[in-house]
Amino acid sequence: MGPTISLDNGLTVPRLGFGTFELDGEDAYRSTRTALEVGYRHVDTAQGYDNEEEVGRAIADSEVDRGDVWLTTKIKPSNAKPEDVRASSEQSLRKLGVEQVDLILLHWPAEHVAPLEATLEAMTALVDDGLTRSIGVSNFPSRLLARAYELSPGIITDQVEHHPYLGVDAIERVLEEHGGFLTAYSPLARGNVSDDATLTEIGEAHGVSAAQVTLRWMLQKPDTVAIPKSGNPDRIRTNFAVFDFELDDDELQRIGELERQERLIDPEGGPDWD
Ligand SMILES: NC(=O)C1=CN([C@@H]2O[C@H](COP(=O)(O)OP(=O)(O)OC[C@H]3O[C@@H](n4cnc5c(N)ncnc54)[C@H](OP(=O)(O)O)[C@@H]3O)[C@@H](O)[C@H]2O)C=CC1
Ligand SMILES: O=C(O)C(=O)[C@@H](O)[C@H](O)C(=O)CO
Repeated sequence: MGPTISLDNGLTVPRLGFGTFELDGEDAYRSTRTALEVGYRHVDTAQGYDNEEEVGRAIADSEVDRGDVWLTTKIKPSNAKPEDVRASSEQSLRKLGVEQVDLILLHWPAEHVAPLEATLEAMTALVDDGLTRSIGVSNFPSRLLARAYELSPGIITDQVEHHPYLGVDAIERVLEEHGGFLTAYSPLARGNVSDDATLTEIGEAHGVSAAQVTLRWMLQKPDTVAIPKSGNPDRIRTNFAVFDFELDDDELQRIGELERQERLIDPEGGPDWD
């Protein structure tokens, strides 16, 4: 399972999860099975990934108990109206073949679809009714996250893009203030970290890859979860092999200096970032 975050509400979240965006059909099934075999105990999917059935089947067919896997899905922005929050979450559970997930996120801000207050209220009811153990948001800039916390103190995380080239300090501050944690998506900058001379050089000193250095750096940050994706069995395995080396202060500083506010995921009509 690797390191975890223990929350005040009693939940324990594995800090290295498996991302499944762009894993379709049998690829999603096979890759999720591999991830569970090599030790991941946290899987991230979404209504929009169209792979909930395969991810759920992979968990059910694996040797791992459902109760030992942290399972996250995300509500599509188009399902942000209260009645759609409920209906689409029920559909997600059916597709995943589970009675409850661990975390449901609102995938993107969706105030063009429904007021934030109404969406969050409907999501909180999902916890009250046992469909999910917790709720959170995704792609919320710091000011919107602060407003979301005013409306719904039960939020446990904001899942946002974060890697060595993109810092998210303002979001981290809001999360810290409210006892939440950051979930870093695209932690490998969609594979770009592999071409990085600094990360490669640091990796050589430890006998690991630039991707492993990046994931180790994430784990040495406070209260950060990372969810790298791979469809390649070797990379699925090596991305999880990051618990038996440690970066020193000088290496951490060199990685910190790579920050250049480079955002890879910025769809048209997306949020105004910090
Ligand atoms: N909430 C949101 O809006 C978003 C959430 N996410 C979540 O975060 C997850 C991860 O983000 P994602 O955008 O997929 O990007 P990642 O940073 O995880 O990178 C994935 C890419 O890197 C490649 N890769 C994986 N491991 C290695 C390695 N060791 N060396 C070199 N290349 C590697 C993969 O290729 P290959 O498969 O061939 O290994 C793939 O092309 C998603 O799968 C999804 O679950 C992502 C984007 C937005
Ligand atoms: O992976 C996700 O969760 C996303 O939201 C992506 O679809 C993201 O929006 C993207 O890749 C846009 O190009």
